Amino acid sequence: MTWLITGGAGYIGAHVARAMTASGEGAVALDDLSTGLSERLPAEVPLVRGSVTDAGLLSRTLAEHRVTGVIHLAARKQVGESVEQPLRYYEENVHGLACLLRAVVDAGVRRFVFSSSAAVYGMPDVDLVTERTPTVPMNPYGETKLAGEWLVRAAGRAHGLNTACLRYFNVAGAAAPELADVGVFNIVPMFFDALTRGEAPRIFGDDYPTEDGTCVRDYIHVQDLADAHAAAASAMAAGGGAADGRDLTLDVGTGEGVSVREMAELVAEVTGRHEPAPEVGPRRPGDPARVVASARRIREELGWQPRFGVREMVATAWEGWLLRHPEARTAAG
Ligand SMILES: O=c1ccn([C@@H]2O[C@H](COP(=O)(O)OP(=O)(O)O[C@H]3O[C@H](CO)[C@@H](O)[C@H](O)[C@H]3O)[C@@H](O)[C@H]2O)c(=O)[nH]1
Repeated sequence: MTWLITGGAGYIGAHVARAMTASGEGAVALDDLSTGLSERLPAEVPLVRGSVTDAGLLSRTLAEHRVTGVIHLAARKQVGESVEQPLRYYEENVHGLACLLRAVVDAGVRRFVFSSSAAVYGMPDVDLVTERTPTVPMNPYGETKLAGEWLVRAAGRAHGLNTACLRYFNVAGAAAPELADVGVFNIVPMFFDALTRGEAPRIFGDDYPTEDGTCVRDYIHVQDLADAHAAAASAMAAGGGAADGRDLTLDVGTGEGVSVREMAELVAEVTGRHEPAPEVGPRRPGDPARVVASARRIREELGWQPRFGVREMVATAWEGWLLRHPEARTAAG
């Protein structure tokens, strides 16, 4: 099979491209390089530069590369930005998806994997989230992911596509330093950034109803997440190619909750930088206290389980950080 990976030059997309080729599948990446980096792609994965809204480019790419399945990751993903620019988020994440699905249906491609997010759950009121937990997104980013799932499933039912919606929990780490996330939008790179500047990492609130008062998340190594895509793809292929509109909606997490304070301690240990100590500031608006997956269904459906723990996530992310921020090496002693 050959899989088209949209957003394939992105942080997660490039890991998915590697995981797909490692599992023996053919892959081609489509990326507009607005945030992606072409050098992240393995040599055997060709890059088509362009947008999922370019119908001509899509139909040529699907035909020329004899694409038999699509993994759609190309999207905007910053919660705060989505609040400020909702139109842009709906255009890129929902309209972009509709354009891609149109091309996929027209080309007769039968398998579609959609990159969704735990953001579809908003502020879940349960200890462990399952796929049956109510989906109540609380920002435009999460809304576009939920609307995207609806669109994917509806297109699947109407046009006989086999679909999978993978709801990613908090992604961290890197399979290799050069594949690390270059954005400073999430806790691990934000803590690295503070320490590199000699500033205290900020803990956004310690008055949550959790064990140590700080927010708890389910962190998943990007390599494990990428392997989950390969497992979903092979499960879809093993369906015998019977295009029956079947959908697999799965949470991709580990089932382990890690608090912000625990993460701060781990970052200090891994980087060797215990000073300045983290400082507790006010809550960040919109942060749920606890979002942890049960991760039971994905084990049952795909036989997939995470291989890496949170320490490996921080350690591999730090290797990637040092590659791009050599000054941090001295700062960390
Ligand atoms: O400097 C920092 C950065 C973060 N946090 C806290 O760390 C936790 C994790 O924050 P962050 O890494 O920003 O992730 P989330 O806000 O949980 O959101 C991520 O995970 C979601 C899925 O669970 C995705 O939908 C989002 O796109 C993705 O950014 C939160 O409690 C934050 O309040 C701090 O205390 N200090």
